Amino acid sequence: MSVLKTEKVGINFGGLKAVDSVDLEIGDEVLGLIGPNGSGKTTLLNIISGIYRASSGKVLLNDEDITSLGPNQVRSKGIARTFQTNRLCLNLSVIDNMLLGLYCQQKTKWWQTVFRPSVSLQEIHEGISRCYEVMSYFNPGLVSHAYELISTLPLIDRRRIEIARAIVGNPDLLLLDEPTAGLNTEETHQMINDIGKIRTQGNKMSIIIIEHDMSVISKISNRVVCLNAGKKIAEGTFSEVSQNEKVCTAYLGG
Ligand SMILES: Nc1ncnc2c1ncn2[C@@H]1O[C@H](COP(=O)(O)OP(=O)(O)OP(=O)(O)O)[C@@H](O)[C@H]1O
Repeated sequence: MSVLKTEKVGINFGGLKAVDSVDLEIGDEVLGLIGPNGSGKTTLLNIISGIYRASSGKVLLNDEDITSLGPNQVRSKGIARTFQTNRLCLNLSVIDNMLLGLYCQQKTKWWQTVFRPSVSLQEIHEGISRCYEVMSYFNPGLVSHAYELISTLPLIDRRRIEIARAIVGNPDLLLLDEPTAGLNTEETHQMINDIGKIRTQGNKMSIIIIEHDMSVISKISNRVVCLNAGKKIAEGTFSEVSQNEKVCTAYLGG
């Protein structure tokens, strides 16, 4: 059964069809989303995560139509994401940033926080335990930084924390937008290793990953979809897609 399906989904910005009638289906797997600059990859993730409303087509999560939901509602339904550029709160600690990942699932009402603080504290304690659980399998090195400010940490740890914050709420689908951007070769290797642990040691969430580094895509993805000028031009294993004529032309021009 598919976790996520897009049916002929599209969006226009003025005269530009940034995403043009894209059918996508993802099950229990890691899907690599590739394509040249400006091909519509991030825009497609923005539609799936409710940041942009599709001009046409549908987005279905576990067969439920989520096309018209906003980002918070989509997050509550079970889709979490990271962004190309850092969206962490730099002046908060690692733990505080990770707790934000549980915000959409918070059960305590505001009046309970005021009149029955023990209920609220209990939920915070459970949240902190969950953050430690995720850090421990995703990258145990993060545990020792739990109460440090994000602004004191190197780029690779900030990227790890963004991913850890996205998975702490145990989503059905995780969207990763260029998680290795700005990392050197050794750090990229470490990041591939960490991402690999999400499905082997954590919970079995489906993952869509956008990457320009084809070595990352080939190591992480079970299947690959290539976009060009907003359209899906190829789909298959990494080796099939990387040998596809339309894909080669899209990357090399012509
Ligand atoms: N809010 C917007 N308003 C107008 N045009 C937009 C908007 N968002 C994206 N675009 C345009 O849509 C097209 C697709 O952009 P998108 O960022 O999705 O590409 P991409 O494949 O993710 O590129 P990259 O690999 O460089 O990140 C581009 O031409 C971009 O300029």
